[in-house]
Amino acid sequence: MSSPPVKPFLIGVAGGPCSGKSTVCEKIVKDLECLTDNQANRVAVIALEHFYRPKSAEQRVLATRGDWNLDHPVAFDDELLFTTLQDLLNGKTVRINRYDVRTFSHIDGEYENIEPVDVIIMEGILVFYFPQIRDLFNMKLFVDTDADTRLARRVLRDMKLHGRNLEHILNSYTNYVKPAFEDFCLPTKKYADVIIPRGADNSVAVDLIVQHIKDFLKQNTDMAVQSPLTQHWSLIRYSVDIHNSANSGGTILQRQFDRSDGQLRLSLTSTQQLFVTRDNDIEECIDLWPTVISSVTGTYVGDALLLYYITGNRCRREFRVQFASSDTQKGSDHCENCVKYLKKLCKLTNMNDNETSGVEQTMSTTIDANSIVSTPDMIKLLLSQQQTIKLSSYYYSEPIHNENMTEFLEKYLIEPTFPDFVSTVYAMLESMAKKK
Ligand SMILES: Nc1ncnc2c1ncn2[C@@H]1O[C@H](COP(=O)(O)OP(=O)(O)O)[C@@H](O)[C@H]1O
Ligand SMILES: O=c1ccn([C@@H]2O[C@H](COP(=O)(O)O)[C@@H](O)[C@H]2O)c(=O)[nH]1
Repeated sequence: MSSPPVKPFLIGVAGGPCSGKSTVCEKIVKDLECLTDNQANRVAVIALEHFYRPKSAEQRVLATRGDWNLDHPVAFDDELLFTTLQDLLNGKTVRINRYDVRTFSHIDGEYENIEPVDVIIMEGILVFYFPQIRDLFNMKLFVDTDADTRLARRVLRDMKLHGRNLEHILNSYTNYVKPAFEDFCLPTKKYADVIIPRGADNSVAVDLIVQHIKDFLKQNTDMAVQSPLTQHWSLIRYSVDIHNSANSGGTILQRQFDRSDGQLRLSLTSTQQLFVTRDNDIEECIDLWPTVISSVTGTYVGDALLLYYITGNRCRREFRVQFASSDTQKGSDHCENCVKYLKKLCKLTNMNDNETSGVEQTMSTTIDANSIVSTPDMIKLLLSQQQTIKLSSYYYSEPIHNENMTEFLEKYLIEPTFPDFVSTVYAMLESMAKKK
């Protein structure tokens, strides 16, 4: 999954209700769509309405009657909005619960996932009201449309789209919408970098803004080309063992095991370095330059990848990563995609392949092959419980003794860890049982 290498550009679009904020945003995205390299895909628009605080049943009844203030700052969960924007700015995928204006509430179980993008446009009546949110924006736009036009549009919109009657609309407008606009929204106009009179009709203003975004995207693309970090994959797990000798039989000096909280990534740079990063911290960095190609080998299965290499002090370092799934692709698809790149730089075999291309052969150039067993053999040994084996070629490196075998299977393999491996074990078990 590729994602933006530099911080996204965050644009805020404020303005009174029905001033034309969403129409301006639509126009910006549409104009970007005309661009050759589909830059519109790199823009996400988020509406403030999804950040309403949940209402009680009683409050919803009042809102239905037009007797609840939906335009006051307290109606919004500004903390949630702040953390959501911060997460997006930090390159994280966010999940937004959809709000339905017709029912005055969020839709149960309906979420929109927003993946990291280059440009985020946040639109809503009060997006510049909260200082800490306001400070996040790189560019602030205020759509300025006169009150009569806004009211006329609101009447039409609320009657047609939201099924409201005129009395409801005018009641809420007089009691809440108009005063709140004057008290909380209009005073934020002064924070805007660009004021857009007449909204989307103002093609000069919209063109200028689109041009600004284009320039930003181009700069971003150029930086991505120059940037060493060119390919990224999200991980859900990372673990590493360091052995005291290049030989796989060495004892473990250090073990680190890490489940992701959504910030773990594998990055492959155009300078052929492989990084595991958490936030901005580097957990692992391997040079995959052609000159050192023979020193890195590995294997993969399903959504898991295991790489081995010898460190400068002749220690053997083996690390495993498990790829996260995204909305469109499973973890195993991401793993396959990553393997496609890595195979150009190091020796990788599919763990499910037959023994001749198995782990032991892959590793024979650098590591004593005698102490490594191929996966099928390992499973056979594991299941037949003939001897104590060391699962160093797989996920855990503890020697497994016969008496602990069942416990090991239950504890580690039955956990949905490395699903393909688990299913392989099950398949083996079944076929062995049938043979018996
Ligand atoms: N420039 C415009 N000319 C005519 N109608 C417009 C214009 N901009 C918006 N509208 C209409 O006004 C209503 C509210 O517009 P919208 O963009 O949703 O405003 P906001 O997001 O500020 O509430 C919609 O029905 C939209 O079609
Ligand atoms: O459930 C709801 C929530 C909000 N509103 C009204 O919407 C406008 C703000 O949305 P815009 O898209 O910026 O116009 C605000 O005036 C709320 O009163 C609603 O009617 N129902």
